[in-house]
Amino acid sequence: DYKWKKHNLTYRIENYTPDMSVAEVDDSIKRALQVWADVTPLRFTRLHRGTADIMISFAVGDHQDGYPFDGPDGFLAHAFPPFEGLGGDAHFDDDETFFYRSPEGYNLFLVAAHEFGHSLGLEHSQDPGALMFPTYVYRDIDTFVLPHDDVSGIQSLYG
Ligand SMILES: CC(C)C[C@H](C(=O)NO)C(=O)N[C@@H](CC(=O)O)C(=O)NCc1ccccc1
Ligand SMILES: [Zn+2]
Repeated sequence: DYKWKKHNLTYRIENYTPDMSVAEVDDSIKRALQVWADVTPLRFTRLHRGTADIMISFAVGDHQDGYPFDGPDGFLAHAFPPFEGLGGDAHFDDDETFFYRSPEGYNLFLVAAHEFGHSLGLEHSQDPGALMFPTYVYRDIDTFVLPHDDVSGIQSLYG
């Protein structure tokens, strides 16, 4: 199991998408991390410079990590499991259009919450209701509650 050996983790938002305001991106990321903090002893602190455990960036096409993005649709984002260096980092495909609250397109909060599941060590789930199910499904973010399959998955790592 790849998992973090510490509970206090740092994150840094390295750049922004033109699709949303800075405040909307910051809030989406903060809330996506809080989804996991709510059910584990994990705590997330934001850094504005230097190297954080979870480095968050928007990129298009080949962005030098060996996993190039693929233009609109298809892959939306990827994140690396907890290991040194690239581990934990989450990259979002900026050839997608990300939204803050609208049900169309891809909701950044939902995509980020899924990616941070990977950043913390979770693989994909076969449960179609799980956040860690491989394909994106829109859910009302105002009433979003982490599905049980994801809660048991993360608590088996960090319970
Ligand atoms: C093999 C990986 C790199 C595919 C990649 C992914 O799972 N990233 O976490 C991804 O972008 N998957 C697409 C689906 C696909 O490519 O078929 C996706 O929607 N991922 C984001 C997602 C998935 C479920 C819930 C929320 C967000
Ligand atoms: Zn995934």
